[in-house]
Amino acid sequence: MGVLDIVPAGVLTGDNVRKLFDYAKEQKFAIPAINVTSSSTANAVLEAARDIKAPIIIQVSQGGSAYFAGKGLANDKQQASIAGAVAAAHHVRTVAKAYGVPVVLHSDHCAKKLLPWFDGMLEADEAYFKEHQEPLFSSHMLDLSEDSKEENIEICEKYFKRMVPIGLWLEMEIGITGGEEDGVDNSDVDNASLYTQPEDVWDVYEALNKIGPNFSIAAAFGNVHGVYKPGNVKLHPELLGKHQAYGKEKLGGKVEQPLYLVFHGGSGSTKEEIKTAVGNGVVKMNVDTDTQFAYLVGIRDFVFKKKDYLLTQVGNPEGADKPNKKFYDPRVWVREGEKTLVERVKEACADLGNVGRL
Ligand SMILES: O=C(CO)COP(=O)(O)O
Ligand SMILES: O=C[C@H](O)COP(=O)(O)O
Ligand SMILES: [Zn+2]
Ligand SMILES: [Zn+2]
Repeated sequence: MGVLDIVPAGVLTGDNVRKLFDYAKEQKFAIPAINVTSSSTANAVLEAARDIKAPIIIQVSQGGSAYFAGKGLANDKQQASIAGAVAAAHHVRTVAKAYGVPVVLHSDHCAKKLLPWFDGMLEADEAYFKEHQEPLFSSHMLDLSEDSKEENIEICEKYFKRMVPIGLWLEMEIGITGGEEDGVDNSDVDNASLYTQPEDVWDVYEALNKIGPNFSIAAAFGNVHGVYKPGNVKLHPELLGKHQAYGKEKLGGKVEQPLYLVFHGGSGSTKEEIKTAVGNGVVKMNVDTDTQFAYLVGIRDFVFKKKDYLLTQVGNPEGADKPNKKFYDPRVWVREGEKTLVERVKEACADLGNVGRL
C-alpha cells in the first residue's frame, strides 16, 4: 500500500490532507514543504517528487507570493501578495496532476500585520469552493507567535471556524522561530520563546480541536530561519516528544501521538535532528534557504563555465560569427538552476524518509 491508495494525485484538500499526514505519522516519515517563488521553482519541486515517487508540499510566503505576481506591482494593501498566491495556486493546480503526485498547497507565515493577505487568500478559497466544492489551497499558516498566547489562540479560532466548512487545513505557530521571516525580524527574541512548553501546545490543541481536527502546530524547538555557521543553532527536537506525551496523557492515554507537528527552519539541520523530529510526530518540514541556494548553484556554475558564450549575442571561442542564442535562452540557464534545485528537494525527501511512498 502507498500514498496513492489513500489519496489522489493533484492538490489535496479537506480530509485528504489529514489522511496523508496520518499515513506519514504512522509510517514514520515526513514531507518537505518547499517555498516557491515562480512557476520555474514550483515545477522543479514537482519534478523531484515525481522522480522519487513521493508526495510533496509546495508553499508560498507573503514575499514569495508578491514576487510570483511581479515585483513591479504595488503591494501596499497586500494586493500583489494576494494575486501572486492565487496565481501560484492556479499554476500548481493546473500542472500537479500531470506530474502524478499528491500535493499539499500551502501558504507560509502570516503575522498579524499581514492578515489582509490571509483574508484575500481566504476569499479566493471561498470563491473556488462555491464552484468546485473544495478550496483553492490545501492549507494556510497563521503566525501570531509574536502576540500573547491568548490572542494567538483567539485569532486562530476565529479563522479556523471559517476554514473548516470549506475543508482548509490550518497551521499555527506557538513559540517563536528565530531568524527572519517576511520582514519580521526574530533574531533577538529571548531564548525561552524559542522553545515552546508542552502546556502551551496543549492549550492550542484543546482550543482548536473543539472546532475541527485538521490543524498542525509549529512548536518551536530552537528553530531558526536561514543557515548559520555550525553550532549557532541549538535544535532540541526531543522536546517534541514531550508535547506528544503531554497530549497523550491529557487525552487519557488513548492516542499515541495526537499532534501534527511542523518543523520550521529545516535548512542546515543535521540528518540526526531531522530523524528525531520525525520520530516525534513531525509531518512537515519547511525548507527554503537551502533550496534557494540550490537554485542558484546550477545557474552560477553555468554562467561561470560558459562565460565566453554569454558576453555578446554573436561571437564565442568557436568563432567571431557564432551565435550564442542557445546559451542565453532562459530555458537553458534557468533550467540549470532547476536541475540543482530538483536534486536538493530529493535530498530533503530522503532525509525525511519520503522516497518511494506512492
Ligand atoms: O521555515 C521555513 C519557511 O517557513 C524555512 O526555513 P529555512 O529557510 O531555514 O529552511
Ligand atoms: O519564513 C521563512 C521563509 O523562508 C520565507 O521567507 P521569505 O519571507 O523571505 O519568502
Ligand atoms: Zn514565526
Ligand atoms: Zn518558517
